Amino acid sequence: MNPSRTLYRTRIKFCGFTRPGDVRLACELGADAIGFVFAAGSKRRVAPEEARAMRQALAPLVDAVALFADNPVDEVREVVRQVRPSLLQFHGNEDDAYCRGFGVPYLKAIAMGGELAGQHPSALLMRYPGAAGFLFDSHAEGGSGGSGKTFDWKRIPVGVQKPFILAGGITPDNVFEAILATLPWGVDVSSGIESAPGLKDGDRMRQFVEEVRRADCHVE
Ligand SMILES: O=C(O)c1ccccc1N[C@@H]1O[C@H](COP(=O)(O)O)[C@@H](O)[C@H]1O
Repeated sequence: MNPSRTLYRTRIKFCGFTRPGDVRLACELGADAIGFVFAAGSKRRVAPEEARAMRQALAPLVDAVALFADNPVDEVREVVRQVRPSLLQFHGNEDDAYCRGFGVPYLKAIAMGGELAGQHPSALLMRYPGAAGFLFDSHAEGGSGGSGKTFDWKRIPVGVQKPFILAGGITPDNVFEAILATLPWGVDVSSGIESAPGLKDGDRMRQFVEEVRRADCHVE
């Protein structure tokens, strides 16, 4: 994707919410999407019922994203039924058929921390033809996301013909530089806007949004 950057607005996804009040504030501050984590082992994992309650705190025109990592099919179905996310995000070894099987557009997270075998742009498209976009995250293949660590942004494949989201260790302090360096469709952050896992910090969310807006004014 190589969009014109004139009047460009980098989309912002805040992920890993556990409290409805944080969701409300994130929407007021200008988040485009709010993520709920259902990946086993995550400190931010919530039950479908909790996510459903938080979804009701979403402002109009803000997307709900449900995040999984090799979850059983029935768990994903239950989340789709209860939470009605507008987008799914898969961080495990799921294939395209699995990801498409829920009838909801999906993002496929790509591990950028290890070997980059098969991550040539055309190979990505062939592996995930049904993906609405890709999310480049810092973990190694088989590792977990939400680490708060960055990866070498130069490793992002050039010429991916779908929107991509930059993730992994993005914070209010580096998001300006990250956007200028990679020109992503959007940025996704979990740890960088928290005071503790799952607890979002209002000041950090505000600073993050301000820095994204500053970067968008800078990009030509
Ligand atoms: O947030 C989590 O706990 C999580 C667990 C398992 C897979 C992904 C997870 N989060 C996603 O990881 C990236 C980067 O997060 P961070 O900003 O480095 O903390 C982001 O896409 C989160 O949505």
